[in-house]
Amino acid sequence: MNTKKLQTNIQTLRGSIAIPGDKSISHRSIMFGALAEGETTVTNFLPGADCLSTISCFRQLGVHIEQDGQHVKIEGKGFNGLKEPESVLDVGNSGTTIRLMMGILAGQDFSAVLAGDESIAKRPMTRVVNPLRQMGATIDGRKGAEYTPLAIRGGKLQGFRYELPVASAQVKSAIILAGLQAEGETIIIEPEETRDHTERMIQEFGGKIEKDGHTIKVSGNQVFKGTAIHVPGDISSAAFFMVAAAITENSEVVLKNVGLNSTRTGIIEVMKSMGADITIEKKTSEGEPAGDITVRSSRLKGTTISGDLIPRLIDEIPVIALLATQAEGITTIKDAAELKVKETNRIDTVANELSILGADITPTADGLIIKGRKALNGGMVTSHGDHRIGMMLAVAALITDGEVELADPDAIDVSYPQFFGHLTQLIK
Ligand SMILES: O=C(O)C1=C[C@@H](OP(=O)(O)O)[C@@H](O)[C@H](O)C1
Ligand SMILES: C=C(OP(=O)(O)O)C(=O)O
Repeated sequence: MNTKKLQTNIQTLRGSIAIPGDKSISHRSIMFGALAEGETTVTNFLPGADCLSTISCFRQLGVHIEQDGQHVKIEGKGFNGLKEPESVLDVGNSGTTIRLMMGILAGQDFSAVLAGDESIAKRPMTRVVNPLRQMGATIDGRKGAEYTPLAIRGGKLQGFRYELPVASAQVKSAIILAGLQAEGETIIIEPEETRDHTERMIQEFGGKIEKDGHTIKVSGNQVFKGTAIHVPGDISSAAFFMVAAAITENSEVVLKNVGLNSTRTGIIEVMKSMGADITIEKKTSEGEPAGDITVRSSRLKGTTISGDLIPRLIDEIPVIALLATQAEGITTIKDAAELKVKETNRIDTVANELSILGADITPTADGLIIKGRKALNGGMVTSHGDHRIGMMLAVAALITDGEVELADPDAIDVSYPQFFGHLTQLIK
């Protein structure tokens, strides 16, 4: 396996980075572009491996897509223009791709098989399969369709009312995408608010969706019109440099054009409550809100992270755990059992890898307990094939006393291919 010697013993980070496009919004721009009629152009698209998997799935469904780095042009086919794929749709490492594709394929009158890598094969799918079956789709797979490969035969769907058992934007979005192809109205109730990029994008494509508190209503038989989408920077990617600036000395980092949708900004609230020096300059824009985030070296204290905050920072928890190792006192993260079903079991991988570097961190059934402040040491660590674990460890290495070698650093390409280049650019 490939390994990489990480840059360690770094005093200071300074400078400014244009954060690459948001992964969640990039996936959705391709999906809605394909389902709309006419041309859609996407700028600041994230050319990470996950979003490229979404593009290749739609090409297999007969959609013409031109992609050149961050620019994408999609010739939309409408809901009725997709064709049966000739081979297995490969979602790679991407949970968002497989779960949202299921919602789309549920309404299509043909058969398709979806599969991905080893990590995808371990992630739960009945959370999407069950509601789609209730709507009328036929789905089969290993262990009652809990695991890939999944075979789906779409058909006539019926709108329904569904209370989500887990707070998941992927499950919500899959049902919305099926609801857009169903007879009548689909009503979805979320236990907690999750990222609302699907809902916003429906409106950008000229469609209708209603939201009242945690209740979402959507009807079938809508026609979407191709449009121009500009993807803001991904706050989940910015998070690594926010933490890096806070835990190093004499640092000041400006992260440009970062998405500030309030369903995603939990990390800003948590860092501020821990005492981090953060300033936000909002930019007025149509569509998704965005702005520049400046973070400086900070004196930090522990905190508790739980409840409805969790879905608003779920992917940032690995790097927040690192931040907590540098905060005075105890940080408790709870209500975050969803971490166990990400690319890896992130409760275990975060606790194991940070322990190797000398952190005082204990995994619990639904989170982590971290005691700070603890100086970190060098060691041999691994991403476990999980991009967010790899980037968190590269940020941890900045403050270790001793060498850190990271196994499987290439996993980072899933969401942030320019990560190491940007890190090197900031190191002074
Ligand atoms: O809808 C999305 O784009 C995502 C939703 C979240 O997953 P869940 O829906 O499983 O919580 C998140 O962890 C993932 O990175 C992206
Ligand atoms: C969980 C993630 O993505 P996905 O579910 O799309 O694989 C992530 O990016 O951290």
